[in-house]
Amino acid sequence: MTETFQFKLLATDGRARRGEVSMPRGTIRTPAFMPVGTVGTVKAMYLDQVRELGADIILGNTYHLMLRPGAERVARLGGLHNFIRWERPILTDSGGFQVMSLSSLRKLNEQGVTFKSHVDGALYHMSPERSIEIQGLLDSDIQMQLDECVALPAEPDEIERAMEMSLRWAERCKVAFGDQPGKAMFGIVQGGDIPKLRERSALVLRDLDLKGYAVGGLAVGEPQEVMLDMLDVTCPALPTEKPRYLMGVGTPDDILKSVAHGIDMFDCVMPTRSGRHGLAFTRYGRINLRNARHAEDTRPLDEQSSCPATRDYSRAYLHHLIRSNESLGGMLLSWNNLAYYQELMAGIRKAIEEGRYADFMAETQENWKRGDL
Ligand SMILES: Nc1nc2c(CCNCC3CCCCC3)c3[nH]c(NCCc4ccccc4)nc3cc2c(=O)[nH]1
Repeated sequence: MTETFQFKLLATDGRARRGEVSMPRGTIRTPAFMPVGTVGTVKAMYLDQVRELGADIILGNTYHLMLRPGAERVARLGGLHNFIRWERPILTDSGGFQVMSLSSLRKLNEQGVTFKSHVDGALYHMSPERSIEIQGLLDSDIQMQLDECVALPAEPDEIERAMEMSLRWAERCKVAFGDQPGKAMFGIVQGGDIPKLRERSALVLRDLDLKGYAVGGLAVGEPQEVMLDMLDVTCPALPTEKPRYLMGVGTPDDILKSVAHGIDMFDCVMPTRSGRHGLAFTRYGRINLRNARHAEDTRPLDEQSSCPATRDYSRAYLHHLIRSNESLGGMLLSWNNLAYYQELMAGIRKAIEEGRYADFMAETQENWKRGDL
């Protein structure tokens, strides 16, 4: 806990880093997985549970909250932490990525993005300055610049246009953010799957001397090895003494490999969203509880787990709940999946501390192959 935002590197193992982000609202142990608290709650989870599982920080949802209940209303109600009763750090995305994927996008130009709300069809304009203002009204601890993320594959000149505009928006967001001790604004590296654009984006953002850096424009349809190749180019161009956040990533395998490529922070809807659809992540790989073969399997997902959802409920019952579309099914599998992700992160952190990350990776991937027993 500190009055300012500080990142400390505690250990490294190859390019894997074990660190700690200290902020007034709490300390974040890295590598960290940040559960997504969509519209003020991690879907189907109580935030006390999310904390008990080991989460030091969660994501808020700028796009949803600005549409409903509205950023000014959240501010009048005392900010997002009071609203959702989470007193530790919250990271908010700038909203640009979700505008692209959720709303009937009207237009995107130098001034920002104009879109129709998917809630009530009203028109909104979000400039870099307004995005930072909204994240400030939410009292967010780590705020992301507004950026333009291009889905892959894409034309090189399209990727370059979006990357250069995102750099100009980074500068505007830095000015709008000003000096807020104890809070941070992260820049977002763009550049698609083009190494020289990635390098330029990282180097220009580095000169802005921001508190942390996200790697964006990935996990947008490219193969995993392209994503990892872009990390090979981007991470070395970023300052070692600042945290690196790979946006929207990912599966346990993505996370394991991205840590080895120098990433410190992750967020993904995967564990909660796929949990609601019946997919369980376990130490031995994925298990799709919708599958009929679980209908009479009395074993729990993993009897050695400390998580009640994983240890105490039979696969038969989970199968029944998911097939019956009972909300308890999604709750238990979201719980299991978040527990597994946090257990994986704890294992990653320990392995780096002990200088045995390569072995940890190999044995973890070996166990996943045992798969759906
Ligand atoms: N600014 C910005 N955000 C990005 C995001 C959103 C990160 N999660 C925000 C979070 C806020 C709260 C609500 C939820 C989202 C990404 N997500 C992905 N892939 C997801 C790939 C994926 C994985 C599993 C399921 C669906 C999609 N690539 C991303 C790239 C960018 C980017 O360049 N710029």
